[in-house]
Amino acid sequence: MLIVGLSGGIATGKSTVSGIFEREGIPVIDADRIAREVVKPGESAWHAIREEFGAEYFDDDRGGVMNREKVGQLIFNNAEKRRRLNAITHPAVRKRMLYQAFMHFITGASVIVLDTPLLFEVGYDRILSRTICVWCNTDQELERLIARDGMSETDAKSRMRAQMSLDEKKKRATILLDNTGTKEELEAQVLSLVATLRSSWTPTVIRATMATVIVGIVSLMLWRFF
Ligand SMILES: Nc1ncnc2c1ncn2[C@@H]1O[C@H](COP(=O)(O)OP(=O)(O)OP(=O)(O)O)[C@@H](O)[C@H]1O
Repeated sequence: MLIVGLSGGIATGKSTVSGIFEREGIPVIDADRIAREVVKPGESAWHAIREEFGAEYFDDDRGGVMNREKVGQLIFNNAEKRRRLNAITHPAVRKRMLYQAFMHFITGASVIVLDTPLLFEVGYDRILSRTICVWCNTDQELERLIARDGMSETDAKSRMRAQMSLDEKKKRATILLDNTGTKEELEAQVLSLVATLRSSWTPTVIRATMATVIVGIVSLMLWRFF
């Protein structure tokens, strides 16, 4: 199974691209969605965060839901708290991503997309042979972020500055999707990429290698048994 990493800057179009992949029948593992799931009340990460940060970061009148905005404000200016939060959530997110990837593998998917804003920061690009960076110009990024989230220009700029630079991500990615044009132009690039990925031999080679290894192990066990 070919796992393709998908990343980019804030509001450069990752969700727009992953929506097109899903529509084309390519499964997407969404790290942001998983990160929200692992902190739901009752999950082990939820318990650990509550213990670490205190009950005041949870809305008990809403069933104990974590107040993401309050936690976000705390960790934005506090590197140690951010490190502690990541130490709790990252392993839980990784475990669930691996589980989803495994399920796609056994159900026969030949290509899947791993959509994670921290693809390069965490170093997944070192283990994935194909990585996508969706990019647009800084002015467009700012404009789209403000239009979508309704935040102030100052807040939008500080969120953008807190990320690895888009130029660095573009340098490290193996596939670039140019989102400086219209959404239709972006879609045309994604559709052409889908066709290329589907024609790749990599999943077939991986499956053939695994089948050979499994047949080899089973033969060896039978030979020893008899
Ligand atoms: N080519 C485009 N032209 C105009 N608007 C666009 C274009 N591509 C995406 N957008 C809009 O820009 C905003 C950000 O896009 P999107 O949500 O896909 O980005 P993202 O990278 O997933 O964001 P985040 O980093 O917050 O997860 C959305 O409102 C989307 O509709």
